[in-house]
Amino acid sequence: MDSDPPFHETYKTLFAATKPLNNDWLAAVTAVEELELPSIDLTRLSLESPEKERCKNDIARAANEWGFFQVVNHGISRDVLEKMRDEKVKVFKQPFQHKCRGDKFMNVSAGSYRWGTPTATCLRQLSWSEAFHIPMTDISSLGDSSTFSSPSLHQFATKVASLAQKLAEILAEKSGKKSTFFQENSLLSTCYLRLNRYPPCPIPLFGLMPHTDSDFLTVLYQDQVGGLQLVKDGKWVAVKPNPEALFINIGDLFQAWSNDCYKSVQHCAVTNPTKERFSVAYFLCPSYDTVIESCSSNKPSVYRRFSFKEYRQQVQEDVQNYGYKIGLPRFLV
Ligand SMILES: O=C(O)CCC(=O)C(=O)O
Ligand SMILES: [Fe+2]
Repeated sequence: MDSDPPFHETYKTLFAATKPLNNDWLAAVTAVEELELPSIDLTRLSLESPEKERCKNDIARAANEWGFFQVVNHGISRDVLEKMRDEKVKVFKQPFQHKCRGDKFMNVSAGSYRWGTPTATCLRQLSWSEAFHIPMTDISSLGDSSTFSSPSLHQFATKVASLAQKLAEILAEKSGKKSTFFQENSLLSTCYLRLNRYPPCPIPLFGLMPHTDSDFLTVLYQDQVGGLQLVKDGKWVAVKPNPEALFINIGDLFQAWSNDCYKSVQHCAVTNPTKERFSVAYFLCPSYDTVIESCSSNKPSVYRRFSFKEYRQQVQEDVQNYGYKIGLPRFLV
């Protein structure tokens, strides 16, 4: 189909050079147990205490024990989610050449469309997916686009942004610091949405390579196909999909700010042999100048102070030099 990126053609030498079914790493990503993530009903937040406090405690516990959880009754209606999904399908169905021309095509910044892994030297380094990376500041300028019906995108982005903010504040409060830090330091121009599409893939591959998110907190909406996996107690597990829920994960910056109380865990997406899969992630990020330091006064800091700008630069440098992100271990005291 001419909307699919030319994966086979571009990576044919990698396919020829690898016998994927014999590789241990593929066995590890395909034969994993499926688990249901802790599920938190957010209607409890509008009840009186003690139920409201119990709900906040459940959120903090999940962020500490799992780094990942799902929320239901999150306030984003099925209608908003379905419209968002319809738009994603429509935009990914455009011819590949149009998607590459991203800026003219959708009124979003040049380079917002990405696919595959240009630096991959073997199949295990390849991400079998395509994505639009859309800064929140571009979302309001999508209005003129005929392809991306902006009201749905805008509606989804606004609601998901306020949910992310609310959860960040609860987590800050529960780490012992009733804080406006996230309100003051989260900046629309650095927050972004990523629309992901994972085309069917004849052999099991990563749709998205294992990684941690370099933000405060991520909100993920995924369809019913499944493919999200994460590390729990040192083992890869598959996440049971739930299209009614939004999935929340802690990013590196929150782990550092909470002095390792909340966990930014490795996760990845794996492909499906017959079905395409869609997801959309919202990344809550601070301004580049924001300094991240431990909020805890009674325990020595695990990480040294660093700015978000410094963190991003270090990640980019490591990816360039070593082919992968090192992340927080770089900033240990
Ligand atoms: O699509 C997924 O399930 C994971 C997406 C993700 O981890 C990301 O976009 O950072
Ligand atoms: Fe991620």
